[in-house]
Amino acid sequence: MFNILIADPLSEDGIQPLRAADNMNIVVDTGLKPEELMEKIGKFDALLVRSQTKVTREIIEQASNLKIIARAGVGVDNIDLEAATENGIIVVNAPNGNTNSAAEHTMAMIMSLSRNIPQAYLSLKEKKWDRKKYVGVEVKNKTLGIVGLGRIGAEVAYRAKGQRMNVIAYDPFLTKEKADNMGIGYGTLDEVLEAADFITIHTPLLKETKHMIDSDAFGKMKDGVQIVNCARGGIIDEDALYHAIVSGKVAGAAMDVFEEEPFTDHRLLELPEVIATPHLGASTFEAQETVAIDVSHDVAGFLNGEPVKNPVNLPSLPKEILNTIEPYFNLSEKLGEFLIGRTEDVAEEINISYAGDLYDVEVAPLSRNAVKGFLKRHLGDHVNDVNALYLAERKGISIHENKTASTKGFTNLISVEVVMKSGKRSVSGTLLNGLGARIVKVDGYNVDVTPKGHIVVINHKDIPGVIGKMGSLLARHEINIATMQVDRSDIGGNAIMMLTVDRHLDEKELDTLKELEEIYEVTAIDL
Ligand SMILES: NC(=O)c1ccc[n+]([C@@H]2O[C@H](COP(=O)([O-])OP(=O)(O)OC[C@H]3O[C@@H](n4cnc5c(N)ncnc54)[C@H](O)[C@@H]3O)[C@@H](O)[C@H]2O)c1
Ligand SMILES: O=C(O)CC[C@@H](O)C(=O)O
Repeated sequence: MFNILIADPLSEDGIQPLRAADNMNIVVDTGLKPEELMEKIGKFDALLVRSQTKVTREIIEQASNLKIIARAGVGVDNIDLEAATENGIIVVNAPNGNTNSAAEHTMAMIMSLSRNIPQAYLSLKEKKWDRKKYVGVEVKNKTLGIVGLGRIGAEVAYRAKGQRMNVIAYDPFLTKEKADNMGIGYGTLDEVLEAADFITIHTPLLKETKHMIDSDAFGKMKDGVQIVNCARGGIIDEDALYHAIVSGKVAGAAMDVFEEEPFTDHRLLELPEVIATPHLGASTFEAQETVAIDVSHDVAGFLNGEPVKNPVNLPSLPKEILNTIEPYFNLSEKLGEFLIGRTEDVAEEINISYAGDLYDVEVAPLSRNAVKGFLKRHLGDHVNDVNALYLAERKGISIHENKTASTKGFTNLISVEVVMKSGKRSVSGTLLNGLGARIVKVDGYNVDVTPKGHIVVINHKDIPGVIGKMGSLLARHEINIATMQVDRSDIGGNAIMMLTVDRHLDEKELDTLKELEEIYEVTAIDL
């Protein structure tokens, strides 16, 4: 018998696949405090949650029998994925089941904002018949800016078009062709922020998206803009939002998600311009049934030895494959991570080549790892070895792998190239015997850098004095250079400088480097 713990309220109809299996003992015990869950978790083989239960490292480390954690929904930010993976526990989610509900909730928020429906309702409940105060605006012919055009963002776009809104979106994987096919406009983040009358956010909460909508972003928006967040708390900086409303810049905000949940006692809730729901985006009978069915199938199947449909992480690989390729895992992922940092346009193709010792090795897991490294900056931690290629395909990126026995001067070499409309970028790395991983080529230039920490790549003209100017500028910002590499195409031609520095460089510091006339391009990459 397998012991299954359902720790958040799930649809009873949705868990029928689990009840139908004859080897599952199901315990529904919701609202447990962390210490209670920690005490009980030891005897369970599977844990099913929504967003309330925080599955922390402390809990996972007490879960000596746990084999699978299922998240009945999309966001897995309430689960410590690293701890689950380290402990060989697979995490699954239900990425598609609540898309419609979240998109419908977003539209309800937009309509409520535009017509002041919650405020007018509250006033009427207080027995006031105020028809002047709650005059709204039509959404027809207004511009809706969508930040994050994934599953939910795209559904919102289609619905907004039905309301005759003009839609413009930004997503790092959105191409002009795709936007044209959907009948919407596309632009950079700034262009979307500048053009929109209403803005709705549909990205995951990642390092990249945390406080993406801050005071700078509000400054770029139209006066009187209205903003909706049904994605994740923390993408909008709540303090910045408060000030933007009080200053009159933002006319209204609709929030379903918050930096700290439950969110019941916050100055934003005091503002009449703010309407809010308690994380209800996925709370429909249909969505709850579908997500519960999806995760129940995965849990029952997995415990009975079948593959899962929606893995978020992946426990260990078979030992024989692992032993040969494990040393290259980190390198391949770092090459992908490095490359996305230099990919300034939409990626269309990724080519991964292996040379030397890697010629007769099973390299598919390394390619998945490289693609994972490339995608995770924008797609977050739910990209893993299993779904990386699928997600790349969904984003319209084709992946090619090739091998050559020739050593190309290194006993082993992994090269990753990205092809964009505007050109190509590439990076190669090797494992040096006894010295660990090295990046040895960037766009064909020879370098020698450990793929770790803060790297600054500078494309510049090969003339005397550039290195000195760069050193002085960094010193002015109190940035210590740890290592420096330079290579060039020919004397006086194009050159590359690779620095490792002791801390992250922010946008303003990068801009001061870009101001030097000998510099063509500067990118800072944190690995
Ligand atoms: N309120 C709710 O109850 C509820 C319900 C479901 C989902 N969600 C949340 O909604 C969000 C979207 O879910 P989804 O299923 O559409 O996810 P998705 O993965 O299909 O789409 C997310 C999109 O965001 C894009 N993105 C990543 N970084 C970006 C950036 N810096 N700028 C612009 N776009 C960026 C990605 O490329 C991707 O296309 C998630 O945060 C999810 O957790 C909330
Ligand atoms: O479980 C819920 O109701 C929230 C789900 C939602 O935030 C998600 O990310 O899927």
